[in-house]
Amino acid sequence: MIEATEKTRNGVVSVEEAEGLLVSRALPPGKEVVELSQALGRTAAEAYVSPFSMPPFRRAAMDGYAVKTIDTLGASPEQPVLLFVESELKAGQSAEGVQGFSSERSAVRVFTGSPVPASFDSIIIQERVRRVIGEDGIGVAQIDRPAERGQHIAEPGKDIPECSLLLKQGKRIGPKEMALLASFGFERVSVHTKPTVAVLPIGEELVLPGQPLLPGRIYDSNGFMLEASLKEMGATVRRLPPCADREDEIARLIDQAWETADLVVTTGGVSVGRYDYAKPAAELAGAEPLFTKVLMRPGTPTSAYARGAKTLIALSGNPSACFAGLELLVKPYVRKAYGSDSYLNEWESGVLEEGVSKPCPYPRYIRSRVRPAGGAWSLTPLPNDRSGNIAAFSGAGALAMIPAGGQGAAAGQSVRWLRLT
Ligand SMILES: Nc1nc2c(c(=O)[nH]1)N[C@H]1C(S)=C(S)[C@@H](COP(=O)(O)OP(=O)(O)OC[C@H]3O[C@@H](n4cnc5c(N)ncnc54)[C@H](O)[C@@H]3O)O[C@H]1N2
Ligand code: MOO
Repeated sequence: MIEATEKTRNGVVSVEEAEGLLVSRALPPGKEVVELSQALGRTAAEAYVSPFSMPPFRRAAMDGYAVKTIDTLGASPEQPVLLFVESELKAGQSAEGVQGFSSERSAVRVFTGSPVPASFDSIIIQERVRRVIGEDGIGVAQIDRPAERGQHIAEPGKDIPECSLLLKQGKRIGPKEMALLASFGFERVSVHTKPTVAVLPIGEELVLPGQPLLPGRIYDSNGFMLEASLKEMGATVRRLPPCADREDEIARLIDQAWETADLVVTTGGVSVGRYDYAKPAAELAGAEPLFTKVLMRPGTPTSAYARGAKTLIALSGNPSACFAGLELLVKPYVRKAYGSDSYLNEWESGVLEEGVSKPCPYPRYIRSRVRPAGGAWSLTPLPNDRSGNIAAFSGAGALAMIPAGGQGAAAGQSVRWLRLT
């Protein structure tokens, strides 16, 4: 199964090793064809190339008059040039078959988006043209200065030439990508299938919103956070109701969840207490450990198990540890399973604006504000960022990594950080 390194032999891995082990287990996604409007948030299952040039025809970029520059040479307020405006081309009309270009000094009334007939090589905006006679722009136009060749004309392919790469395979389709595909008339899009993930909160103390909060109970927040985050990524998520601390019941639920989901994410019950059953339940469900401890804080007890092609990630119940596990380990797996071309976490570097004084036996991941300052990223750790606390969730734009081995980090120290979306 997994290739044992010195560290993984006893189940202990670094965050990077855990990330690598998990993404290596994400199954290659399938393909399906969906209507363009349904493709939002999905991953392109094939590369898309422009089937024609954009714009597809010579197009006016301003409202005005299409002219031949040669006719306007020497035009000045003292010696204006008069052009016969015999035709009009609206946006949506075809330039073919437009009559009235026989005159030596002729112009065509055009509008933004109108086609421009081949014999005209410049547009003079209407604000610069005085109509001498005629209604609705048709008649004679007085030009007071020479036109510049090519001005306000978008040539075919000027924006996107034919056969240009529009989308790489694996690119997430957002509103900008939708615009690109729609511009070329793609009615249906081939996208990768969505991974299905089951979320199982574990803990006797957990109740759902709507249920009374009896003494000693708390509402399940991790289940909702995991569900929301994974749905936002595009996965199909089944959040199960909180499960009591019973090994056989947890094992049964994991086994059942694997019938429809390749990945099960549990939260809670993963530590060393008497009622922490996530790990033994995974083994009871027939799974083998991938790792049982990650060198990270919070979230040290985070574990992962495998049964055939099925994977279980057991996150800590402490909300901030659950959050760190989600960002650092669950998301890369889901991105890969979703067919994304960039699934590993992308770390940036920045400078701590304030120091952190917490012992760091392992790398510590702290929620921080991030802002650009003097050409670099500046990170301000949020106050009250303890493992069991949720206060620092809102407002955190980054997860900053304080390296292991010290008592924290000083203001001004450079650190790696991960953008939170
Ligand atoms: N003797 C030791 N105790 C603990 C150790 C240790 O090494 N030795 N490790 C600590 C660390 S580090 C962590 S992290 C936690 C991990 O505990 P679990 O993952 O087993 O989580 P629980 O005990 O089930 O819950 C912890 C905490 O979080 C609350 N919780 C649980 N689920 C949810 C949820 N779905 N929504 C909101 N809050 C939840 C739970 O009520 C607890 O307060 O263990 C330390 N202990
Ligand atoms: O490492 Mo525990 O993960 O929250 O403090």
